Amino acid sequence: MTQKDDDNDGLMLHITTNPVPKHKKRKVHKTEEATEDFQPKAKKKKLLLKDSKKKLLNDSQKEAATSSGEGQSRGRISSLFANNPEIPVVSHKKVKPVEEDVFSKESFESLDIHKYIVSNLKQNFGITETTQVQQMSIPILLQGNDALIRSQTGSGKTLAYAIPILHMLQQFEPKITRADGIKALVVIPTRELALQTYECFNKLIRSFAWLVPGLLVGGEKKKSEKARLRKGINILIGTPGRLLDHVENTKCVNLSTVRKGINILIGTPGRLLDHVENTKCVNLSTVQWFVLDEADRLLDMGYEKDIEQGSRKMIVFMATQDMVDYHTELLTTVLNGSAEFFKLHGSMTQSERTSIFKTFRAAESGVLFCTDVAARGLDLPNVDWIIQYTAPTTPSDYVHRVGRTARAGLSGSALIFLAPSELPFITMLEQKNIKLTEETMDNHLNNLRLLPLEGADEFQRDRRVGGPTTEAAATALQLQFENSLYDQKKLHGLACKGHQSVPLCLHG
Ligand SMILES: Nc1ncnc2c1ncn2[C@@H]1O[C@H](COP(=O)(O)OP(=O)(O)OP(=O)(O)O)[C@@H](O)[C@H]1O
Repeated sequence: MTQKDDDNDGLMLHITTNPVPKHKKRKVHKTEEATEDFQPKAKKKKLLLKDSKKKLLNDSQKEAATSSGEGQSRGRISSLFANNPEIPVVSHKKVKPVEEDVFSKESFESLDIHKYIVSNLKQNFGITETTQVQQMSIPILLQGNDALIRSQTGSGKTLAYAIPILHMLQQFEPKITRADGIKALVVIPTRELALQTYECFNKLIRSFAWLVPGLLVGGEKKKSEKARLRKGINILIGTPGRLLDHVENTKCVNLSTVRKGINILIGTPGRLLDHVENTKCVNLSTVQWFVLDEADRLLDMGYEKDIEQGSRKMIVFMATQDMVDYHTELLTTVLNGSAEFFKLHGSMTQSERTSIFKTFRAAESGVLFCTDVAARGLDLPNVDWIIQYTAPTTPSDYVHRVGRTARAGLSGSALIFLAPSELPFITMLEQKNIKLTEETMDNHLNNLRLLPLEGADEFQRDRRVGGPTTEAAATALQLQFENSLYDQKKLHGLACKGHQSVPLCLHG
């Protein structure tokens, strides 16, 4: 379910964004009257909307008001449960999910790699056992073969190519110097992923201090990049746009030092091979160690510019930057103190993106709202939940988004909201052997009862367990959302843009 369309979509939380004049601002007030459902104590209480003196009605009353058009004429009622459409019955095919063992049960010592790399992996990465993809690919790459590597997300593909590259570079006699130029080139579609890969090389390279890694990504100062290039870099990691820019405009980037040799393609092949054959702008025969990470995406781009168990990290994917801006601001305002909220999207400045990426990665808990800019390759450890608030367009995008959790053998959960009109996506996923389990809204909304929501107890108490009922907690939160929107002009503006951006994004 998403919040795209009032008529068609199941709404978990319906947020009214119609502009309301300041004097008509809705606030919750207690009165002496009460209905049966809303009697927390002996004292009877009821909620009113100030302007219309409209009662916050129980479900059947809300429905009656809505269908008679009352709600329309006197302003909307914060009705979370009465306005939800019927949720269609979803039929599921019997699907056996693909289960791959991530780990190989073999140690890094079993591979023919330098013992310093093995000890570095243990000390700095805390890892001793190879994953399946590492166990299979590293020996092949060490023998000087080309490779097209494909494996599930989070299975350790970065080290699968970084280890053999470093092992081979440290073997050179005499030792490689900065003056030897670029020996390995790693091309990566996004800045965050490039930065992450650069950091991985930087950590792994500690035992071989004479080898120099470098990073070229759009958004950084070109002048300082040029200076670093002039000093000499042996392993260059970069995004395609900025790399091309330097190749064309910076004399010190001379890819002729990257000799014929090993080509490593990392990613989900898809149309990859066709691209490789038909793409003239990358000549794979000229390089010694050439890695295209997330190769399928890179090629689709046409080479253009471009969380520990017990922690609680969540990534929420949304369709548009405006949605991300709005939801981050709304939740930061209303749930201030309950959680930390972060956002990441393509319109943010490079320094903002880098800083958010690093902060969220290092954080013990938090919620990252993002567009698909974070869907591929980004290694954000210990993310427990992936929420797809708006559905992706392809099963492949679904896999990449969900792949941000349960990395390297850890566990994680993923939730996708589908509007009734999006249900065919379930069949598309089933055709790829991805099995979904339908969840009821109540399971998730129940958790709202744990939040210290002002006024929730007074809406309706659960006599069996104490505290507010789920519906009362959700209603209290909804009213906080609405009041914040009416109180804060900036937030209201963001809400309008956020909600308007979705239909534009889907149909524009
Ligand atoms: N042998 C290993 N044992 C334990 N953890 C590992 C091992 N190899 C890599 N990792 C860790 O697994 C995480 C995921 O690695 P990586 O980002 O390389 O996965 P990936 O396969 O490239 O994922 P994606 O397809 O999403 O890009 C990283 O935190 C990495 O340090």
